[in-house]
Amino acid sequence: MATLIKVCGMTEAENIRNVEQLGVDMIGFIFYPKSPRCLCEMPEYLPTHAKRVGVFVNENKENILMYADRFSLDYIQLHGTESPEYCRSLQSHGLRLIKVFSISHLKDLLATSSYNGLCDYYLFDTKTPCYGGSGNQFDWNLLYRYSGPTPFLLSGGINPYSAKSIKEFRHSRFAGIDLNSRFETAPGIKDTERIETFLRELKESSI
Ligand SMILES: O=C(O)c1ccccc1N[C@@H]1O[C@H](COP(=O)(O)O)[C@@H](O)[C@H]1O
Repeated sequence: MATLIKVCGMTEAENIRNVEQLGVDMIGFIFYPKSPRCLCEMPEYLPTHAKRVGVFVNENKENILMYADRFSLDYIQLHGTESPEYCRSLQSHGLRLIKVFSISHLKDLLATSSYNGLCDYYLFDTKTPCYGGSGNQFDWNLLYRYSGPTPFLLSGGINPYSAKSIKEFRHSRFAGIDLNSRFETAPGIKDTERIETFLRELKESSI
């Protein structure tokens, strides 16, 4: 059973504090100007227990380094078409990476092999023209064909009714899940109660 819980796309201090108190492992901040969850200004509270993840889409290195420093980011999530060379270059600056792969067909998994050794985690998300935050799921059965060494987070449209299917999903590299748009009251604002209930169900339903 996966253990890591990442809640992504948070923007407000009190909301961040409340979600962190649920014991989640990672909290994500989206630094992609076209996202409705883009973090425009530094919240008055940033997580101190949960790891801080910065989400970028084809952002230049200088900006990523600037945000990594300013927000003391623990991980950089690359949600665009960033190359292995680009990942290597970020890694050489001491950044820990989560590379996203948008999945709609089996062949989308092939690209992962070029990133082995460069990332702490992969994240598998649903293919969408907006890069992420679609609220749609992809066919998780495709991931049974993933045989790489890098652990992965499962993402894309995970919702309050997903607990049973997450519990049933088994893979040796399955490290955790990413909750985003399906747990919101408004873009960038998470429904803490809904997340709490979901996490309880996830625990109850696990072996
Ligand atoms: O949420 C967004 O607006 C977003 C925009 C651009 C790149 C990534 C984004 N979010 C990431 O999308 C996935 C899936 O989200 P959802 O559950 O389908 O809403 C998640 O990993 C977020 O980190």
